[in-house]
Amino acid sequence: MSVVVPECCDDLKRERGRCLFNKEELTNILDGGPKLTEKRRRIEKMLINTPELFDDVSPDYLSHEDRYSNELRKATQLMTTLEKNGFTYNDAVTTGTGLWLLMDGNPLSLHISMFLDTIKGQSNPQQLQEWLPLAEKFKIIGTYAQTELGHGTFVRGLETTATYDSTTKEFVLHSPTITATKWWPGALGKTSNHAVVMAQLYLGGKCYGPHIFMVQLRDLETHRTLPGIVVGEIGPRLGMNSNDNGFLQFNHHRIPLTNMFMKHSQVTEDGKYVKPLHSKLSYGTMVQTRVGIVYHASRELSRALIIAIRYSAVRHQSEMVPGDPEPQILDYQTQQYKLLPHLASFFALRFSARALLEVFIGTSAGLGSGKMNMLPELHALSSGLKAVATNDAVKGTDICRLACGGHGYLSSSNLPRIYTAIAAGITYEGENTVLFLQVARYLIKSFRASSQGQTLPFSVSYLRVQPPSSHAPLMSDRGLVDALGAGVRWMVGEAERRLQQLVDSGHSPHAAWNACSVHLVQCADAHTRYYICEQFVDAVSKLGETVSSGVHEVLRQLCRLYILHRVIQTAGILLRCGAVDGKALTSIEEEECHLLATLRIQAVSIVDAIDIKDVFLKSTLGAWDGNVYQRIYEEAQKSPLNKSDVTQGYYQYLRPLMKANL
Ligand SMILES: CCCCC/C=C\C/C=C\C/C=C\C/C=C\CCCC(=O)SCCNC(=O)CCNC(=O)[C@H](O)C(C)(C)COP(=O)(O)OP(=O)(O)OC[C@H]1O[C@@H](n2cnc3c(N)ncnc32)[C@H](O)[C@@H]1OP(=O)(O)O
Ligand SMILES: Cc1cc2nc3c(=O)[nH]c(=O)nc-3n(C[C@H](O)[C@H](O)[C@H](O)COP(=O)(O)OP(=O)(O)OC[C@H]3O[C@@H](n4cnc5c(N)ncnc54)[C@H](O)[C@@H]3O)c2cc1C
Repeated sequence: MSVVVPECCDDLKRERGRCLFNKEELTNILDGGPKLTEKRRRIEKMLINTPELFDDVSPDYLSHEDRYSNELRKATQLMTTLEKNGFTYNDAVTTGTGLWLLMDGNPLSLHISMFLDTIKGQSNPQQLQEWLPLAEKFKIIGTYAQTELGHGTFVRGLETTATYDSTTKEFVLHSPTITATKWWPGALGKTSNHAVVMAQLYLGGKCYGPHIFMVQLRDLETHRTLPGIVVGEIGPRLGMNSNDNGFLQFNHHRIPLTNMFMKHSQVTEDGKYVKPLHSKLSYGTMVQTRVGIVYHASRELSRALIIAIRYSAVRHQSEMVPGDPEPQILDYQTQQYKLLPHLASFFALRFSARALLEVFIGTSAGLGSGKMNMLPELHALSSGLKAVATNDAVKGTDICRLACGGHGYLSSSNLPRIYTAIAAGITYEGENTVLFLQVARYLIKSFRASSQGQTLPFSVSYLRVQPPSSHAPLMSDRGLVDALGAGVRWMVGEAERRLQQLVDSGHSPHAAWNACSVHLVQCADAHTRYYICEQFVDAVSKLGETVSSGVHEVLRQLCRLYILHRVIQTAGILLRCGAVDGKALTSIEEEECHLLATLRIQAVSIVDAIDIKDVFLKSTLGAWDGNVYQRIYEEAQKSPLNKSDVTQGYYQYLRPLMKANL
């Protein structure tokens, strides 16, 4: 399939004619440099030239089973195409391209992410040597099986047991209750023949907590389930129904001692336990995936924004001035207010994802040499950013759908599928409220440590009792970010005060925590957003030295919008702590409206620069040419109901009803 860039409609031509910046330069910034843009485009070209990767029929028209098979067909084709052309699976993930072809629930996604990452991050050298080549070459196919019917969040509460039998040097895996059934893991139902399984380790009758085990589930020749194992698919879900999310039960199933992942903790042949350097090292795959999800959420949000912003430039509705031609709906301030702050969010998340990745790489390098001290900060940052990124992507994607009116509700807009896929991100890999509470725990600990004069890690250093000696004027970007920081400091101080007050009046610390948890979640959210603002301002000011003035101006405007919007959202707190006054807020609101109108002028060009091709957008509303109505009409013709003029349903039900004497 070759891509011919079509002529675009007059509306979009006019929009593009107003572009005052170098789009390619902005594309390079978003990709992380010109080399990465070039690499992404090479991958895209290769994928576009592989027709087997594209659907002939929308998954919506397929049966549950055909939908799964079709996605599996494309997933396997994707992997072989990448391999043959010298790319890795990771290349397709990090560029988003592979995901976009398969975001109806790619049944190999857990294999190439959490299964491989667990092998890489949790194996001892022998295990790595044995399992990695097999998994990389798809000789074994696996998933990450942790969540159970009874417990997802509370990992310490998992019920699956792995009991060591020193006489045979084996672990006996068992699901003692119905609630111990593994439930949810992607690709567990029918695709995987292996799984990394989280189970409670028992040695000599004593429980040592959750540990990870490599478990073969199916025969490698026949693909039949092995004895002692029950496995199946869990049925339809809100979205991603081409995946085979599964269930799994063990009935005293035996695996060799060497199948416990032993990089961090070990069990000796005679059943002795060797402790890890940090008790949460076995949660490493989850942390790594949270980092990936921040990127993933920003990418999905960007697809929705491209669709909604292009559509808003093509769609004309009503009269702004009586008797005048119908304006583009993007000219309505309310439409700009719906979309443009989310466009700013996308950029903010992209820069923050990059900063988080650096922290992840730094921390991982430290772990390699036994340094554990950065782990709590990485856990807090990755938890907070995963939660904010998915919350905002879900909200933003839905706003994009609403901003497209009725047509946004069409499957062919692709907005419903983007929404249902990313909506799961709020829940999977740590439910967002729960992750925020982890961040809050870190904030309160840090606040208390700082009150005792201890130095704080970089991401929370602004919490120290003495305000930072920033002299930036309030209305500058830095000044407003400092005001937001003062707001968080006040909120955390207030949370700490309330916790202490409850404890002083006789509540247990745990009861006090629960009684303050609504406020604590707000603290965590505000802290993470403060961090995002900081990263955005830093990134834009650093780029200022290297980019052309047109691109710098656009980035500056987006950053400004993000900050102004955040200040308005936090107005109540900022007024209460005295960081801003009513007069400042009024001028911030006015400036936001002004900025919306400014950004509107180049909005289409900005989303063009995100550079996602039509074949990856998969949207009747968002295509490059803006030929919206023709595309919607053509898609409707593909409905199976349109194959015949009169359907079977007419003869079976409607006609008898019409003929009945009611
Ligand atoms: C082609 C696609 C591939 C793409 C991959 C890349 C990106 C993804 C992209 C797309 C996704 C597409 C497809 C994939 C689809 C789905 C994947 C989803 C897979 C899953 O969905 S897979 C299951 C995940 N399931 C969870 O996510 C469980 C959540 N639940 C927990 O994670 C914990 O259970 C928690 C956090 C609730 C703790 O609960 P807790 O507090 O009761 O625990 P505990 O008492 O043990 O903690 C005592 C001390 O440890 C600290 N601590 C805890 N965790 C730490 C850590 N990780 N590192 C360092 N410290 C940590 C605490 O902060 C505390 O610290 P302190 O005492 O100092 O305050
Ligand atoms: C599409 C999808 C794919 C998934 N893929 C996988 C996979 O591949 N492998 C895997 O192992 N799992 C997977 N999961 C499971 C997922 O990780 C869990 O659903 C998730 O961790 C949440 O756990 P839970 O379902 O037990 O929710 P619960 O913890 O029961 O949450 C229910 C409610 O209780 C609240 N709550 C729970 N604990 C607390 C607390 N301590 N404080 C305050 N509130 C609390 C939550 O905020 C939430 O509102 C997947 C889930 C989905 C939806």
